[in-house]
Amino acid sequence: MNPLQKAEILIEALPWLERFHGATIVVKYGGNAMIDPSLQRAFATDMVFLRHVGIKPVVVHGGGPQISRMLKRLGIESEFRGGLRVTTPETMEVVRMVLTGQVGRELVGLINQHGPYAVGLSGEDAGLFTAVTRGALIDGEEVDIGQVGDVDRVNTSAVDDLIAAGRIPVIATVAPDAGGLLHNVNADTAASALAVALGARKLVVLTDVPGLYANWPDTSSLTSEIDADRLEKLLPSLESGMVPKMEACLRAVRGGVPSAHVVDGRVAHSTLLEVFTEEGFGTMVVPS
Ligand SMILES: Nc1ncnc2c1ncn2[C@@H]1O[C@H](COP(=O)(O)OP(=O)(O)O)[C@@H](O)[C@H]1O
Ligand SMILES: CC(=O)N[C@@H](CCC(=O)OP(=O)(O)O)C(=O)O
Repeated sequence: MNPLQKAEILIEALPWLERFHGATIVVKYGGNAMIDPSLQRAFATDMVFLRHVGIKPVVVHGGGPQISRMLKRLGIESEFRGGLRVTTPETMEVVRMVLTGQVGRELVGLINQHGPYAVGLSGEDAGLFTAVTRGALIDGEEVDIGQVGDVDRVNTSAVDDLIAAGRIPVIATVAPDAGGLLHNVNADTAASALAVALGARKLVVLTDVPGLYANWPDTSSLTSEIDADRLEKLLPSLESGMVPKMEACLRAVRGGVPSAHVVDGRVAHSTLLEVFTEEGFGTMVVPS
């Protein structure tokens, strides 16, 4: 690349730098997108890049596959209903251990190779999330799946403090209910609630598919943009992990976040591609 081309690429980013300067962007990093160390390093670089151009990234991470692997090592079966893990008290211990003690720590470490930016938190810290027990919706009926929570309340004070100090919060999604009983909150659900509570300008969800397929698994049905009303109609036909993910995007835009994006986290620097290019990347959900 000659110097002029390089300058052109930098200048191309200017309108987006102007548009998003000072904005909070919540990035949900799914466990399925954490497939290799080089991609994880690229993700960490993107977060540091955003921070240095005056955007305030907040990371909410998943870790479903990592939890399932640890459960398997311990001889415990994983069971999902409606895209949510059936969570017994024994499973809950493993969920907390893997998310806060393993996946979160690794991301914090990768980001902090660039400087003292990332601070790990969970929904338990400073009252960040208060959970309320939820079931899974199976054929229109709510089914009990144990200690699984929805986010009832968000107290953003700890996250606000970190952002104000120039840090990058990295958040694991376990949360107590009002009585202190720990719940397993799907990371898409938690990212959405946090994006709404922070008044984020975007929610970006990194996963292991190019976006939402309106007619899964027909890969010609990749949706580049969908509005909230259409998505609400489509929700009952969705399967597995896409159920909480698209429900999260819907809640985010209904809660005032201008756009929510599902992007392919297997593509290096997908967050930057989403934020800094005209055509965007993946599926964009917008208000109706
Ligand atoms: N309509 C759909 N469009 C895209 N992916 C879908 C759809 N329905 C089900 N899926 C599945 O959802 C998965 C993503 O959800 P999930 O496994 O929970 O990922 P993550 O760990 O990123 O949250 C995809 O890998 C795909 O197999
Ligand atoms: C209730 C529920 O399903 N919780 C998830 C939490 C982790 C998560 O959401 O991870 P991904 O984003 O990688 O799927 C779980 O136990 O797998």
